[in-house]
Amino acid sequence: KEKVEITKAQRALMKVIVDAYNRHKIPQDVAKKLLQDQYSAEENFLLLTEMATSQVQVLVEFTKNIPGFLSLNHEDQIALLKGSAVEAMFLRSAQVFSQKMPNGHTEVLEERIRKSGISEEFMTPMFNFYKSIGELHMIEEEQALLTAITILTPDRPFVKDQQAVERLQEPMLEVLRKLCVLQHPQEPQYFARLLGRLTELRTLNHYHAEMLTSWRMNDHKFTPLLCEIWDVQ
Ligand SMILES: O=C1N(Cc2ccc(-c3nnn[nH]3)cc2)c2ccc(Br)cc2C12CCN(S(=O)(=O)c1cccs1)CC2
Repeated sequence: KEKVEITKAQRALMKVIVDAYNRHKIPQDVAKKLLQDQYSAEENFLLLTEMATSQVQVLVEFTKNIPGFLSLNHEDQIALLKGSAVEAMFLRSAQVFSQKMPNGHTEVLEERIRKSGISEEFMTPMFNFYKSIGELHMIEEEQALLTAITILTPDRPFVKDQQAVERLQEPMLEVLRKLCVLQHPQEPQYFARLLGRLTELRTLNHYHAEMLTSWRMNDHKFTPLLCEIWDVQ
């Protein structure tokens, strides 16, 4: 039986990541607005856009606190942020949505999202992902590390120094692996299940890109920050 122990240095790394993850939250008034009275599809979409804009701001702040990130080549920093923005947003949304929302709110939010002009073909994979995250009952350390690991994916488009990104991602993967063994001793496959979610996340990128095109066709407006990070002209 492997004796798994998290070293002091690994505990310190985990603390930095978790503090950054918890420090940056989107303003609850924005999320609460979604739960208030009935909105039209246009108003719903505007709310989700406002929320997504906050999420991107939170993501950038969180990323800046990942040890070593700001020492990467600047173009690579941008490439990692743009390459992971949708995945990190959906991962965080699923984590927050499945945790923070008291019962009944999930249905209300589900209704809002359904009514915001997001096509059914995107809703299904989105909610499947949300449910698969909820079933994992991740502790905040696992959530924060998994988000950092998503951002530090070396093979994003246009990343020049992939080795430098791997050197940052590998220690995170090792801490997460140990954490999973310690937190879920009866479930040796738990770490593999977490990484499997990252594969599922990548498929959401594809759906999201399709959605952007259809939203553009229906003349949906996005904020400058979302246009920048999602490569919308
Ligand atoms: O908005 C979402 N929500 C609700 C949501 C998100 C975050 C918080 C929250 N609270 N505190 N911190 N975070 C609460 C509710 C949610 C929940 C689960 C999954 Br899976 C995904 C989502 C999206 C993500 C963005 N898209 S989007 O398609 O990119 C789009 C952008 C513009 C218009 S539509 C819609 C679905």
